[in-house]
Amino acid sequence: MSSHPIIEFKNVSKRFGDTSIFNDFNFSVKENEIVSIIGPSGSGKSTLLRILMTLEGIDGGYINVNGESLWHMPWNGSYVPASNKHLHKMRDHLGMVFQHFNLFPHMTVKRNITEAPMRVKGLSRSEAEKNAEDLLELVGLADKADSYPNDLSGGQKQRVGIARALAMRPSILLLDEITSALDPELVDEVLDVIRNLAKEQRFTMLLVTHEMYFAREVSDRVCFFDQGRIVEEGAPEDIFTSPKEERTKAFLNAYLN
Ligand SMILES: Nc1ncnc2c1ncn2[C@@H]1O[C@H](COP(=O)(O)OP(=O)(O)OP(=O)(O)O)[C@@H](O)[C@H]1O
Repeated sequence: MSSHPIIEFKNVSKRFGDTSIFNDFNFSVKENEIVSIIGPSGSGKSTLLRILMTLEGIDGGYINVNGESLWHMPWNGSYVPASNKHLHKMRDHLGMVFQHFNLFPHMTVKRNITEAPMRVKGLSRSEAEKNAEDLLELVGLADKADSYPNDLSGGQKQRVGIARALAMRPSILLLDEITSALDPELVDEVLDVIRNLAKEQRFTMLLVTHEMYFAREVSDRVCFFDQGRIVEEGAPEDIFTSPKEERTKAFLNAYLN
């Protein structure tokens, strides 16, 4: 693993109205590192990922992705992407898998996967389709290419969501509670896909999860979040076996018992 940070938050602040979510927040992720973020509801975990995807702006500080600034502050003092071109370029580094899949219901599985690479990356239909077939094979859904999302189980939909994110060939994969909308018996088939990707360590992965055993198994580092701060972080074996902070202990006890 290189020591070069691929994601860097420096003194970032983020508010929703009068509510401060991040205040002077610092955080970085190294290239090919797999980092899990765990913590109570409302602590800012999803907001962190949404800021990285440029789905949310920030109110102060800097964020660098792959050595380039994600947001620019023009003369009027509000943070915006420098241009649509810049926004697309920065999003190229990032793939996100959402809790509620966000698939297009009127498109086949294959089309869900080929649409963005063709539109955004300019891939030819045949290239995009070949790529989609390989990815469907990877997530174990080669036989579902022509199905529609509504004909799939939740676990299958989420595996399509993963294939769709990978189709853009991101260097960073963001996973936002990707199993929390699934029935318990469907969780493992989705986690297995991520386990396999993690084994290869081909991507930087930042995952928000409530699956503690999974976080422990796949992560290089676990960050425990509370109220927009990293309260404790470290190797999973340290955080899970001997957390130092009371808040981490209480949270893990509630989840693991
Ligand atoms: N668009 C928004 N407008 C106003 N407040 C928001 C918005 N998005 C999030 N918040 C608030 O910001 C805080 C952090 O939300 P966030 O979704 O990041 O938390 P979380 O840690 O991911 O929680 P959960 O585990 O429940 O998903 C919450 O108090 C939430 O209500």
